[in-house]
Amino acid sequence: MPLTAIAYETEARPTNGTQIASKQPIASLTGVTKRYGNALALDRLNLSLHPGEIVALLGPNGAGKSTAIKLLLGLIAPTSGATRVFGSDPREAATRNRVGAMLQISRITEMLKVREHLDLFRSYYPNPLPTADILRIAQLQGIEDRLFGQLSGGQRQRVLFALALCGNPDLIFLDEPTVGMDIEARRGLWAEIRVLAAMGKTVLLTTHYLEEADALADRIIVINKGRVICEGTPAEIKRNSGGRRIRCRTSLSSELLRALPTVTGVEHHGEATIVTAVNAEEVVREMLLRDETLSGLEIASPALEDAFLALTKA
Ligand SMILES: Nc1ncnc2c1ncn2[C@@H]1O[C@H](COP(=O)(O)OP(=O)(O)OP(=O)(O)O)[C@@H](O)[C@H]1O
Repeated sequence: MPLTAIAYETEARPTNGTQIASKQPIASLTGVTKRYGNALALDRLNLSLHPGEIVALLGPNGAGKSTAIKLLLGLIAPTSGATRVFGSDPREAATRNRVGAMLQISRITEMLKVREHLDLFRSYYPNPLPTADILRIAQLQGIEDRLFGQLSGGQRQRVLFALALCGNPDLIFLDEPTVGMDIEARRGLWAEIRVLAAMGKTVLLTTHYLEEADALADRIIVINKGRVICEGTPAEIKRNSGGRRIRCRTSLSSELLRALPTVTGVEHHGEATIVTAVNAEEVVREMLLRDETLSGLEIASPALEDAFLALTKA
């Protein structure tokens, strides 16, 4: 069966965070180590996915993201540790019928029309999603009778996305789904992924676009060198990675600013001083008490990109 032809029948589920937290995971890696020869790809990794959530797996090149997805798809076996999907081994046929995947390595023939590809993939499953629904969710109306080989890069990505939905899966893996797409096409696919979540499906996506994780994910798992280094909502990840930035003009010395509670960094850019602090409000209060001339005050949350770089630079 092609890699993308893995899927399942669904029922609506809540996406509320509290309800997610109280549910049993539907997929998990527990203490999983994966070695390729001497290369350690995953190092005692723990990861779990709960019903109805969109989870983004972030990490630099070689962090182990694709390896984690391949393990959850049952395409490779762990060196040690446990992999469970819907309570079973991911290689079992019944489990594979409940999962859909869009992988970087997906290849399909250029000589079939979009509709023919969908018909073929739908035929692999006992309860496929109706073709009209797939065309609507993946925004393929109008190009369903074109040959795959005649489509643009962005349209091809949407067809591969559509193929992952054919079996009406409850759990969907998207490995770099928007790679190579321009920002408008990327935003289009984000909207389509949100439709899936609204239908109650669980989505695990890997991405290098931090904006994508920020825009889409209920939860982000950052991995580096095969280990989870941080996990939380996009807001939590930004908050926990060194705090917010205070930009102002001040006569206070760097030494004094560094000594204020929760300050994690002080930089100077021309006339501006940038103070990074976990508790920005407290630091601003202290600064105003000490410097009557303080002006040009701005407080900003760090971009996810800053948080990511801070977390993975070690
Ligand atoms: N088939 C393989 N044989 C040998 N080493 C491998 C194999 N697949 C992956 N690796 C190694 O395992 C580590 C994790 O690779 P993996 O592809 O899971 O990372 P990734 O986070 O998906 O990276 P990228 O963002 O570049 O796609 C890397 O060091 C990689 O070189």
